[in-house]
This record gives sequence, C-alpha cells and structure tokens, in this order.
Amino acid sequence: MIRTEGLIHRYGECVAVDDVSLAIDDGECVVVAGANGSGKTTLVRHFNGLLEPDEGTVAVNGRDVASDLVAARTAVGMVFQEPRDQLVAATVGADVAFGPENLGLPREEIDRRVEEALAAVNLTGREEERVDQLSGGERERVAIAGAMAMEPDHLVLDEPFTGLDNPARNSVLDRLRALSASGTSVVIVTHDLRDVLGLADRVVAMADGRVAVDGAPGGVVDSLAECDIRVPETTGAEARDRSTRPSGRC
Ligand SMILES: Nc1ncnc2c1ncn2[C@@H]1O[C@H](COP(=O)(O)OP(=O)(O)OP(=O)(O)O)[C@@H](O)[C@H]1O
Repeated sequence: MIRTEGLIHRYGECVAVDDVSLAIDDGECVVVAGANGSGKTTLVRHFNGLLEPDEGTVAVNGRDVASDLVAARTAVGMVFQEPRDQLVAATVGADVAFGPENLGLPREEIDRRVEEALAAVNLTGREEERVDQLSGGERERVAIAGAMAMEPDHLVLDEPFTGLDNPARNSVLDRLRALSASGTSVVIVTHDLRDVLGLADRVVAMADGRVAVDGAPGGVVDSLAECDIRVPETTGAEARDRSTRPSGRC
C-alpha cells in the first residue's frame, strides 16, 4: 500500500500539494487526473522519495519513505513525464535489462523479464536496436518496459501515453490491466482520461494541490466535469453504466 497523511509540498510560496491524505491499495488501479499545475506530478514524486514532504508523511508497504529510501525505490517503479531521460544503455535490450541486472537476478530471470516487458510495449524482437536510433515514442516504450521489468509492487506512470501510437497504447493498457489483476498497484497520472477510465478502479482528481474528487469512475464522471476535467463521451457513458455510486465531492 502507498499511503500519504496530511502531505504538503511547497515550492517557495506555491503550495503544490496541500494536505493530501490518500491510500492506494495493492492491486488497485488509480488514475490521478487534474488540470496542468494541479499538483499531480508533485504528489506522485513523493511515492518513492524523489521529493521530501514539507509536512505530513508518506509510507510504502507500511514503511516511512523518508527513513527507508531504498525500500521505497525498490517497491515503487516510476516512469516520468520525459521518460527518454531515463534511458541508460546503448541498446533496447540492455536498457530494459539494466534494472533487473542491478537487482542481481539470475540471467534467465533477467531474460524472461526483458522479453515480457518488451512484449508489453510492442517491441518484441528489437533488443539489439540502438536506443539513439529510436523514435521518441519508441523510447518512451523502452522506458515503460524498463520500469515493468523491475516488477515493482507499485507502478507509477506520469503521462505514459503521450507519444504512443494506438497499438502500443493498447498493448501497454492490456499489460497494466494484467499487472493490476495480479496485485501490482498501478497509478496513472494524466490530464487525458481517454482510454484509462476503462482500466481504473478509482479516479483521484487534483485541483489546486488538493484532492477534489475521489471515487470509482462511474460515480465521479459528473464531478470531473465540474472540475473542468474533460471526460470522453463514450468512456464516460461506459463508466456510468459500470457504476452509479456517487462519490465526488468537488
Ligand atoms: N520545480 C518546481 N519549482 C517551482 N514550482 C514548481 C516546480 N514544479 C512544479 N511547480 C509548481 O507546482 C504546481 C504543481 O505542479 P505539478 O507539476 O505537480 O502539476 P501537474 O498537475 O503535474 O501539472 P502538469 O499536468 O502540467 O504536468 C504548479 O503550480 C507548478 O508551477
């Protein structure tokens, strides 16, 4: 579980995250939505200690993140908004293998993870290709594969679909669905709810650093609109059909 209690993060005078208490269960798929600047990225960067709270606490699997950074970074995999900056090796296969190698895993386990992760992002068989010769979207897919190959307890993806074409997007969504079903919590940060509402157990919408809406997709569609978060019409209707539980408080 990832849990924040009274989390506050300030950049100078700007309160980017303002008293957020949130618990994300194992296996839960949570979409964190909100307008630009609403505090989404700042919030999730606390999940593995990339930022330190000004006030409040963050715990992962029951351990305080600030006092056990290594445990938090092992448990929480992150794919950043500019994932191309995360690539470290010359070739696709070497890059995806880098993290598992650092865990000291046996070679056959590393190979299995690399194969599975590349399949998840539609890059099967492209291990030998040079990273610097890939397109931007392909590099994003390598970064996602690298995080998946670590098989973290919790996987956080910040705007993961920006540069992905439809086949890659669908493949990643399928894999995220399977990961969530097998007990990995999946947190997807986005201001574009297209595609992800069908995957989410829960939508958390941020506004001005606070949690404005928190609930199952079917129950929060109208509240999201009130928060100026656009819900794609078909997805919204599907979400409403799946659940009518009202839980928004925007
Ligand atoms: N390094 C920083 N220094 C100063 N202010 C920052 C910094 N990073 C973010 N902010 C400010 O904190 C607030 C929240 O930013 P954050 O990036 O968390 O929002 P976001 O919801 O992820 O936005 P986006 O959808 O544009 O990525 C914004 O007002 C932003 O300008």
